[in-house]
Amino acid sequence: MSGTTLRALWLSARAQLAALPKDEAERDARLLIQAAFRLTPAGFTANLGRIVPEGDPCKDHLDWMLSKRAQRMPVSHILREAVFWGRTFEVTSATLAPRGDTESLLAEALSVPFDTMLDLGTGTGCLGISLLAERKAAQGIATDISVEALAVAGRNAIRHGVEARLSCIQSDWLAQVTGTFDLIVSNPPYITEAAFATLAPEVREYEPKTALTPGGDGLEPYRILCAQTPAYLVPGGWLMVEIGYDQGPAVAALMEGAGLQRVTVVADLSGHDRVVRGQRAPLAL
Ligand SMILES: C[S@@+](CC[C@H](N)C(=O)[O-])C[C@H]1O[C@@H](n2cnc3c(N)ncnc32)[C@H](O)[C@@H]1O
Repeated sequence: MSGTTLRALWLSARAQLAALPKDEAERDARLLIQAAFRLTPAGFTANLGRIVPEGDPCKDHLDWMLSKRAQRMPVSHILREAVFWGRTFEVTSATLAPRGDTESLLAEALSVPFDTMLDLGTGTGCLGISLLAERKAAQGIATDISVEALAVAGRNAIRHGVEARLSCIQSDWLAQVTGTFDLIVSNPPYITEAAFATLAPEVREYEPKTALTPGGDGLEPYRILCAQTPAYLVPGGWLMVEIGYDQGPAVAALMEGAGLQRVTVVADLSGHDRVVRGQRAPLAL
């Protein structure tokens, strides 16, 4: 039987991705082989000597995935999934792939008590779903302007068993939202129009522009959220948003201007400003 080894396929895959930065080519070649042959990371190493027969459908699948990656499609869009806070979320061309950076916002949100939460601009639902998965008694609403993204969030809610506690509604920010919440989170589009043009092809060409940039100075969603969300917070409730590394002072000023208290800019693990949080004044006793 003719064939090749998995090790030879791996070397060939790295060569096919040679136009990518070297560390990305090595990482992604391995990830795609693991996905094509359904191997765990440990299984990958253990199977390097395995013979892959000519015509193996897993090899055909790998070839397809490598051709997409060589065209700069991100791995999350090829695999149609990405991991966020230890859970796997479906990703499509209608959604931003969940980012490790956004785990900083989730960590901040999990540091306050809440029974009700609102996730504005939910995308895959990674924030709202993770919040409800971590707080079994909580319930909430996830919104997006994109119905296609909401469909993905709905499927992810089922996948993670929170669908009975999460309502997914189409809304232009708060336009269709009613009620008050202990916690409001949002990772809105915040990249400036100028910076959008400089993004890597993986992001600029494959992820939805409406998920990445609101145009202009990138701050318009924060102006809307800071002006409107205080009326949707219970006394003592928190608004927490993800920001770009240089937007902390501007977003903090917007929160303070909207009357929120204890406004703080929080850095991520790399030391970059990543989250701004502010609290509606608690009821006076
Ligand atoms: C940066 S993505 C964040 C997605 C997800 N929350 C996450 O953290 O991965 C921004 C999301 O906001 C949504 N969005 C953009 N404009 C919106 C608007 N006017 N009203 C509601 N959602 C909006 C986009 O469709 C996108 O899903």
